[in-house]
Amino acid sequence: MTAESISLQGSLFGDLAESPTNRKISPDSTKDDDFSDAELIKNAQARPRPSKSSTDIEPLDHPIGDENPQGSDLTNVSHHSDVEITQLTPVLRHYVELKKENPERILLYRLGDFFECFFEDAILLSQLLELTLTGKAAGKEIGRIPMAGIPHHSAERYCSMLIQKGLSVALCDQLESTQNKEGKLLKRGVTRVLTPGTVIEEGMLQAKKNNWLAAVLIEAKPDKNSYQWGLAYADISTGEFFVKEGIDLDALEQEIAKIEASEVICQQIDDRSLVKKWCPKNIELTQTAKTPFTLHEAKSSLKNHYKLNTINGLGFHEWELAIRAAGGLLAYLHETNPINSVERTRSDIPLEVPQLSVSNEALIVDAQTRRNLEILSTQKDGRFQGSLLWAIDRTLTAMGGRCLRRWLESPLIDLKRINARQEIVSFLVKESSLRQVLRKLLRSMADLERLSGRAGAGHAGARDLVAIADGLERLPLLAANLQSLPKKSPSWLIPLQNVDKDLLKLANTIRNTLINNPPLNLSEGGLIHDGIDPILDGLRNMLDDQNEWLNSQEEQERKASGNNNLRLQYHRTFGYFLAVSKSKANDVPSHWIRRQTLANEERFITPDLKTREGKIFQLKARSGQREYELFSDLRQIVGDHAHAIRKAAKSIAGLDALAGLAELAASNNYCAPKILDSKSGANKICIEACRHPVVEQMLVEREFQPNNIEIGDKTDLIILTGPNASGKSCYLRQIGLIQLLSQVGSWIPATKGLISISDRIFTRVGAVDDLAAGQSTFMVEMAETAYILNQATNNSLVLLDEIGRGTATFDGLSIAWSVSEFLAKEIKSRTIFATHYHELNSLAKTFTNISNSQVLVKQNGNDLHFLHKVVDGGANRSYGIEAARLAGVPKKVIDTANKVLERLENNN
Ligand SMILES: Nc1ncnc2c1ncn2[C@@H]1O[C@H](COP(=O)(O)OP(=O)(O)OP(=O)(O)O)[C@@H](O)[C@H]1O
Repeated sequence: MTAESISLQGSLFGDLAESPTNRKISPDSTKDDDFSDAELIKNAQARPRPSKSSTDIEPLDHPIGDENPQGSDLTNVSHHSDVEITQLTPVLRHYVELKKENPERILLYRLGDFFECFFEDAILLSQLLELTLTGKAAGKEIGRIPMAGIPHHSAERYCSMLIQKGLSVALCDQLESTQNKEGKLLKRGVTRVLTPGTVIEEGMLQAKKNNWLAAVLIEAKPDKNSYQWGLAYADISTGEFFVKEGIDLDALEQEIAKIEASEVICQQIDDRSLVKKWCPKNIELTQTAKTPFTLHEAKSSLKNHYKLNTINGLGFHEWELAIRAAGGLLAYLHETNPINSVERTRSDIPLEVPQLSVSNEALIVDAQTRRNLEILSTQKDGRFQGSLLWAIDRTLTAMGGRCLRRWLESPLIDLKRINARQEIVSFLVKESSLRQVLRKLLRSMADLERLSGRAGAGHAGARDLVAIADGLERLPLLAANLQSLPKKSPSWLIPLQNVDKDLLKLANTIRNTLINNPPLNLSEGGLIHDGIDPILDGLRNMLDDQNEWLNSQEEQERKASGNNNLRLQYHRTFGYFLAVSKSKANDVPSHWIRRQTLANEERFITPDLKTREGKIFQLKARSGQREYELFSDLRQIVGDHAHAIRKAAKSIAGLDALAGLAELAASNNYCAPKILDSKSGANKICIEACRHPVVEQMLVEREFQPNNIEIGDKTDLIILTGPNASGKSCYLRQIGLIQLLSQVGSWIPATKGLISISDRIFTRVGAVDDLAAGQSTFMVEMAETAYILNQATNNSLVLLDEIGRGTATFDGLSIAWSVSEFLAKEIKSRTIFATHYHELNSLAKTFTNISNSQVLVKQNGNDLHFLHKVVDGGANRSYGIEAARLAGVPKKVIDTANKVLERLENNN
């Protein structure tokens, strides 16, 4: 690898910051005849290394800091388009040219040790990151324009803050080394575009969450009245890649919301109202060129990326919209280039072959239901703590955490697959010592999925490779412990049961090449074992010789000068020198040359010292570079194994998720539900003593009251009444969560369960108005109700928490009544309807498949005791006024309310 090619790798989080060429040595120095490869190999016999050499003498001072001028004298020009480009200095002219190509992105431009921004980007950057706004002379006619910058070594941290704020960043880096370039303009170019969906760097990703980039293609159907869509989504950090097609824009919105895409791209769409129909509100949409989304371009992108002659073998060659979306995604990746090297092409982005995802393979949980059931975050403030995932996640690896999240996003509907998962959970609950052994092996297992991707993209450091080796070395132990698993284990476990020997060889290669605890910095050497490379060994031996000479030199000069206090030291700017106290400064030997005068000390060099110093610098630079080359080769080898590592990682993730569910089941008293296939006509939920998996963990002062449910055999709809705050909503939600957990393959918080597979779970809980979309509370409620009535089937679970409360009592009651009738008579889904309309209890008299349940309270004088116990029969009071009193409503208001209630009841 040439010095130049290393320097090209210096894109933001690449290695140039670390790369050996950063040192100020002349390129010719590496070709010094003394250090010819033949000479070095001759000198390569392994020797024991001194633990610390004199060349490692700590620097005394730090280099001079940044000299950014503070500017209060800025011109009024604050936007790049406001200047006449020909009047700008050459650097700024280049900056503005690049900015015109990247108008939507913050352009960070490498100048020396800083990434700088100018004009409007500087102002924005200084505001967002609380940086000082300075100025830069932009040309005689223009004056000083705004400038703000970040040190290049902290760029990852700052960029991660910008990405989190939803911004994209274009990085313009130096494309050549500064050596021999004094006075000349350095070649610079955009080496990387960081966008929320294409980041791969560790600090910018959430460990237990996939980072999806989605590409959408919408096309009008031939009748021009409706649309069809193709969706491709990929997590660049883990290599997962899926494609999908559909016809309903709502379904597309649900898909994007479900995966919580970090970024969505689509080809330029002029009709804004069309975008609103499918793009979830909180998602940043990037519109790109149309060409990459054409069938021809997309096919060629896929062929190029996977190095294929035809895409027919991919398994979705007849899905044109999916192909076009995948092509758009690949083209965008090429543009943003998350790869840390010019030697690699976009084919090196380690993306797996796209999997066609079929929507009827999973339980459908729409966005509204995910929110209402608080599956991934709480409804009120969107926090993770308090969500179902928070309550049940006992995984020990980031891969396992992501896997469990995906399972919750898409629970299964296939009995065999559910049972295959559940059997392993049951086995691991029973075999608790095996479970502990497995979990011990999983604990501290590195994120092989992402690390191998980073290796493939040229971003992994030495510690990452050691972590990969460590993880791979555990595979045989995991395999040995998995031999007793039930025979019908899911196929994805196979790579873990039969370990790929190549991966073990790879672990060996990493171990043999890298030292156990390598430094973070890739430039300072100390990464590679002795005995791996004769050239490196030769360089190290020569360096040792120089060190020995340095060590002897201090002693020798002490003797020569008769000064026992002199010290041989090192300064980053001045190099090696001899330091003597001021009083002895005039008695030094004549061959010493004065170099620097400090308050108490004089510093000298000698011609010999200077010659040796040159050699040491050359040797250090050459050996650092050699280590870097060896490391890069090793990283490439690991990257080439990314696919195989990820196969093993997938198994580890699944095993971790199942072992975590087993741990949860064992520690929280769960039971294994018997799952019934709805295809066989079974349509019931019978659970004994079920609990809410989250609420039971959050209650501190009292125990959670378990309750039973029986629905599906004779009853299709339960009207659930009871006082305010008695536990109706909680009961409703726990049934939904238990249904979902069952279909994930988990055990459930109950003592016994018989549960049919559902095709969908619907919920309507509370309502908030959507003023932005121009919808009132009542309209939102009705739209949600209409959606359920139009979509639910007799295999669905429908959970309704109040309907019709937002309008006049009789209107509301009538709607609630007719909705219940429709669900029980027409749809026959399993429905629980919690309501304060006690009148609905009468429905049970007319419809044999409707029954009543109530949540009990005990009243003691004025005191209400919440029993949270669900029993048969309907309640006839809501105790709303008591609930208001308990909530702190003033006594005067409560007294009046009681009087009004009495009057109303008498009138009735
Ligand atoms: N089975 C239970 N065991 C223990 N505590 C419970 C139980 N069910 C509910 N709770 C507690 O009671 C509180 C109120 O429950 P919930 O919100 O379900 O009442 P509700 O009947 O829906 O009230 P409202 O009709 O006013 O909406 C919950 O926050 C929870 O802390």
